[in-house]
Amino acid sequence: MFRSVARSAVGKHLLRRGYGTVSLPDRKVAVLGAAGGIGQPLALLMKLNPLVSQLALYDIANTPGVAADVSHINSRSEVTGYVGEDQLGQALEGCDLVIIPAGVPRKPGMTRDDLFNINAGIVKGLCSAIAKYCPHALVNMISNPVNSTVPIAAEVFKKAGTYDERKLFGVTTLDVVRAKTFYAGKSKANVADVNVPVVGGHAGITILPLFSQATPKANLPEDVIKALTKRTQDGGTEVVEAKAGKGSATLSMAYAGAVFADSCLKGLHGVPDVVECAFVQSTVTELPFFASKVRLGKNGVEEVLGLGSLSEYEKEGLESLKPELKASIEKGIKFANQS
Ligand SMILES: NC(=O)C1=CN([C@@H]2O[C@H](COP(=O)(O)OP(=O)(O)OC[C@H]3O[C@@H](n4cnc5c(N)ncnc54)[C@H](O)[C@@H]3O)[C@@H](O)[C@H]2O)C=CC1
Ligand SMILES: O=C([O-])CC(=O)C(=O)O
Repeated sequence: MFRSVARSAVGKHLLRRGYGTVSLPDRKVAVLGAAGGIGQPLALLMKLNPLVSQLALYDIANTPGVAADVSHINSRSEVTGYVGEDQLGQALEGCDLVIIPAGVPRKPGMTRDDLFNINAGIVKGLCSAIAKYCPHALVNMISNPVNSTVPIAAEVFKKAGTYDERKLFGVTTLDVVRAKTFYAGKSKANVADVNVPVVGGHAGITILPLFSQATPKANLPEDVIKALTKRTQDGGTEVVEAKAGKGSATLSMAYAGAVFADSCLKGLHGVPDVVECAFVQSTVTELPFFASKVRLGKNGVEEVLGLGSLSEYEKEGLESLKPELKASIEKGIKFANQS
């Protein structure tokens, strides 16, 4: 373990952030896979978050440089880097929130499910350590295929006797980020005012943006809605192809991951009415996990919100996504229980 401390002049509990003096609790956040394409910019963004007091950066290689670099930023948190499995326990001990962008990304021609063979084992190992060292932490799962890695995490936690369904999240915020950007482009709305729920899962047709509920209302024609839906579903592939073998979305994902983590921290802090879409244990459909809007609170998920009214096109999309999502969930559960 190595520690680089660059504390700002900011006091431990008091920060002045333009909106008055607020009292902030101590919160430890870990990023697992912190030296990766997502991990590095995500570490940067979490270092900028005033709700974080300790930032633990873990990877199997290259964490010392990332941690030393990020630690020089004059924001509140103390940054510590951890490298290799021997140091994973120390990275996790006392964590309130663990963010997992560890694992391999896609190359052109691959589906997210093609990552299963490598990433399932990585996620399983990391979640076993979470169960041991910080069983009460919120877990933000970024590693793909999210439709399977979240069920794997749930099974690992169940086996360890630590599972709390309110604390496990598949991060689908990038789908919402994309849907907002693409919708704003077509509707000419100010992107900062746009809201679009995205439900289902996080792969291809399992990503179901609900443009009928998008605000501000724009009354876009059906063919435009269909094109927006397809672009949102294929957003990850668009980036994979543009990067031409050099990985998948990292910067937009780090942004999305930081937005979602910030909402989780706000919920823990007792900020009211924090709502985000996320892939969670659910009874919204007959599937055991499903992405929909969730209200976040002091214990993680406070309420899983329903789907609201859907257009005919969205109803069809919902029925079409269920078999694939069900199979991906079952694949994850089976993997966790057989190995
Ligand atoms: N949920 C979402 O919306 C998105 C998910 N992803 C997924 O995020 C994952 C990471 O993507 P990138 O950062 O681009 O990949 P990357 O290859 O750049 O970084 C992954 C990092 O994980 C580390 N790692 C590997 N095994 C590990 C272990 N056992 N413990 C800790 N760290 C380990 C590697 O050393 C590497 O630094 C991929 O599975 C990708 O598909 C990517 C974009 C969006
Ligand atoms: O497409 C990928 O492989 C990475 C990802 O999940 C996304 O960008 O949504």
